[in-house]
Amino acid sequence: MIRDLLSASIFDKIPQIQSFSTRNKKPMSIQVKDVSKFYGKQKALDTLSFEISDAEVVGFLGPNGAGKSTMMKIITGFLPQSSGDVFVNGLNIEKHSLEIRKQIGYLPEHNPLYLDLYVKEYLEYVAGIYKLGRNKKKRVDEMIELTGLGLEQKKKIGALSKGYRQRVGLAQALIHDPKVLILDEPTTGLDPNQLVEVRQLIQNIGKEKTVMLSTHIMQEVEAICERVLIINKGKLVADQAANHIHSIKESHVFELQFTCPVSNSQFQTIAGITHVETLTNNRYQISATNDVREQIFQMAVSNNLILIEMKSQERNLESLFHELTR
Ligand SMILES: Nc1ncnc2c1ncn2[C@@H]1O[C@H](COP(=O)(O)OP(=O)(O)OP(=O)(O)O)[C@@H](O)[C@H]1O
Repeated sequence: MIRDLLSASIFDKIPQIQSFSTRNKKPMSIQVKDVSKFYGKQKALDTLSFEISDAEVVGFLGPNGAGKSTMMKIITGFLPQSSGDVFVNGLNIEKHSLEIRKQIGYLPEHNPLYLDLYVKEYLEYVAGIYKLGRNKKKRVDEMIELTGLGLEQKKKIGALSKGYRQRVGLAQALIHDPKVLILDEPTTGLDPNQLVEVRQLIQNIGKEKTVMLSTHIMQEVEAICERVLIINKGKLVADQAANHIHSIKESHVFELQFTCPVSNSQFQTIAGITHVETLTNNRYQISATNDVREQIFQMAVSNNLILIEMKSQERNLESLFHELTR
């Protein structure tokens, strides 16, 4: 599974939050202040704080069990926090839970659809819950159109593919025209074609609405999000612009082995090197903005260093996250 690529071990090494904020004078859609959540004795969220402004599209990342779904359930009012405060469009979630539910569209990780209902019947049922009244039928038709469910609308939900069930989930999340959308792993299990279509759909939605989406897929973040929040063990460990992730992903990584130690100042003579990590046995992992292999050889020669191995490394999710959060 793609999600397992993000092993928890790499997150254990994460030192500190790197602050990034797109916050300007825009009003805040979501404010999370010092939120903790305990399941029995287990702490799932640990004094977590962040803010998401109006019409921002934010990726919510972290390894399995980091607390993403828990945080999303709290924001949507499905689960109470143990301590701390959550505000959605300025309203306190504890005091205005019903009002907030009208303003939020939520696609849970395990989308609880009624498999025996027909697509249209189900969406009309959801529209009824939101008391859409005379607008009900029109709104259902609009959602079917928006999510590309036209050909499937007369089928039972149980007969739909995973991708189309996700679309029904998105349609129910959007039917009451909420200002804020919380999407918990919206593209899990989709095939490559469905992935592209559902991402495109979320991107379009994000032009007008605040979207917070959890995912384990970096390409998704790049494709859809402006900003990324990363949590590990219930704590915020990074808050970055998505294009920062892209520039890291585009960088080059090499693993080198010399016969003796090389100092940081020797590496620093090479333009383009952004990070040097010392491994064991005179091995080094370096990150650079460009292909610096030739310069490394020249540096070794001019310093009388013997380079015995140089490997170009694939930029995988783990190294990317490591760099992002170091
Ligand atoms: N209802 C529950 N009862 C007890 N523990 C729970 C419950 N729900 C979640 N947890 C625990 O809280 C922690 C955070 O879980 P959560 O589902 O929020 O993580 P996640 O980041 O969404 O993980 P994943 O990426 O695997 O979906 C985990 O250790 C999980 O086992």
